[in-house]
Amino acid sequence: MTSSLLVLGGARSGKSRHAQAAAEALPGARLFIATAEIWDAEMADRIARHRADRGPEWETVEAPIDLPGALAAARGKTVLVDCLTLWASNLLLAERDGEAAADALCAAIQAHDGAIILVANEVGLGIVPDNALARRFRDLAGTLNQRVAAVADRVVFVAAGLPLALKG
Ligand SMILES: Nc1nc2c(ncn2[C@@H]2O[C@H](COP(=O)(O)OP(=O)(O)OP(=O)(O)O)[C@@H](O)[C@H]2O)c(=O)[nH]1
Repeated sequence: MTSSLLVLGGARSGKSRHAQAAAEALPGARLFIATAEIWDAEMADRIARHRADRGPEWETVEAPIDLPGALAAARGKTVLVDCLTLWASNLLLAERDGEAAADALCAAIQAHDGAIILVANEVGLGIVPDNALARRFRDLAGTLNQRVAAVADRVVFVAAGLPLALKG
């Protein structure tokens, strides 16, 4: 099955759980592509719990920068990408071109020959950040969400664990 789903939501909204359940409802090999890098013990602990929760039938790949490359290498699999917003942050800190990265990601999503589910944070709902880097991050994350939503077959927004269908 070839289909794409973008799952948006705030922190602790239940978006990752929703995305995982959507992937586990599909047959075939499953690949989790994590964009998070492990910085400290709290993060390591959280990630260990996520891995245990996913179970052994999931393969995991970590792609903090080359997400399009990781997708291209995942032919035929059901892929869960968690999450685009951390990827945006990684790109910004590595001084990569966000526009070119968004182009490459959208091309990789459209070329993928299995189901693909992507998780992203909705970060633009609060006050305008008071520093330039945070404003650039907010703008890149929002632009990326719009670009991916435009190519995704379905988009849902998760709040308090409940999905609201935005597209498809
Ligand atoms: N490096 C790495 N990161 C992982 C792995 N599994 C999960 N993650 C990361 O864990 C993060 C999601 O977990 P949380 O931070 O607990 O979720 P949240 O976004 O605050 O809350 P939800 O809205 O419930 O998803 C994502 O950024 C994933 O990339 C893994 O195996 N390796």
